[in-house]
Amino acid sequence: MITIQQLQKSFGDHHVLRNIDLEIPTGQSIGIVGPNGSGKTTLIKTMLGLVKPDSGTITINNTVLNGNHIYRRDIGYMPQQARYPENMYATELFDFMENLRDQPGEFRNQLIEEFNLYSEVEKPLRVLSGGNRQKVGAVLAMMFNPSILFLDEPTAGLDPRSSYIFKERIRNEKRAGKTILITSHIMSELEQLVEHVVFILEGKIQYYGTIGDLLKDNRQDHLEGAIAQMMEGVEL
Ligand SMILES: Nc1ncnc2c1ncn2[C@@H]1O[C@H](COP(=O)(O)OP(=O)(O)OP(=O)(O)O)[C@@H](O)[C@H]1O
Repeated sequence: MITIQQLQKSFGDHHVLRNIDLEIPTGQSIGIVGPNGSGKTTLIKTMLGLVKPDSGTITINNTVLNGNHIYRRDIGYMPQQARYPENMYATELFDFMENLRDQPGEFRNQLIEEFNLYSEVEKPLRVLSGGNRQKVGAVLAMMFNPSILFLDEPTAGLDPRSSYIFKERIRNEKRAGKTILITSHIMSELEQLVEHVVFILEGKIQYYGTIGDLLKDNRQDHLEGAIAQMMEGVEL
């Protein structure tokens, strides 16, 4: 269970998150949607302890976030744009993470096989294509079998086959009971992956509920139309 209460965050005089209250039950998969700059990544980063909120509390699996990062062992995070030690090979990076955690990545080889990354992991990270860098990020996020996944625009830059494989993987993680948060601007993709959405506009949660209810409320057949309508505040 993830519980967020009265979360506030400003960067200078830019109030990015405003009184965010959110309760995400264990095993729920949620799409976080909203316009560019609405605070989606900032919200994820506060849950990871990478951005310090100005006020409010976050509780993840009964741990109140207070600067101790041990709870993060159970979270797999795939950032929008991963920054790596560029001269390292991916395989060295995976070894490094295993040594740091003193834990073998139980899904490491399976993920490398699924993403067909065998030859790529033997190259320095700086020479990898954008899509292959994404796949390395996916391996890092999931290799330790965490119970929570934060995926920030995970399929951006993936070719159709890789994107399909990745979505299959996410569906498997869901079936395994993981709690999954995905930000994406591809609404059709979210329809395939999640039942619930959080819609953020100007740092406030405007909607949290099922996609089905959102479509009904907005008299739309697809998430894209419903979200576009909510962004505009007018019926399309
Ligand atoms: N470290 C920072 N310092 C200053 N401003 C920041 C910082 N991080 C984020 N912001 C600002 O906070 C706002 C929200 O950014 P955020 O990345 O959370 O948006 P987003 O909803 O994820 O956007 P996108 O859909 O474009 O990825 C933006 O205006 C951004 O410029």
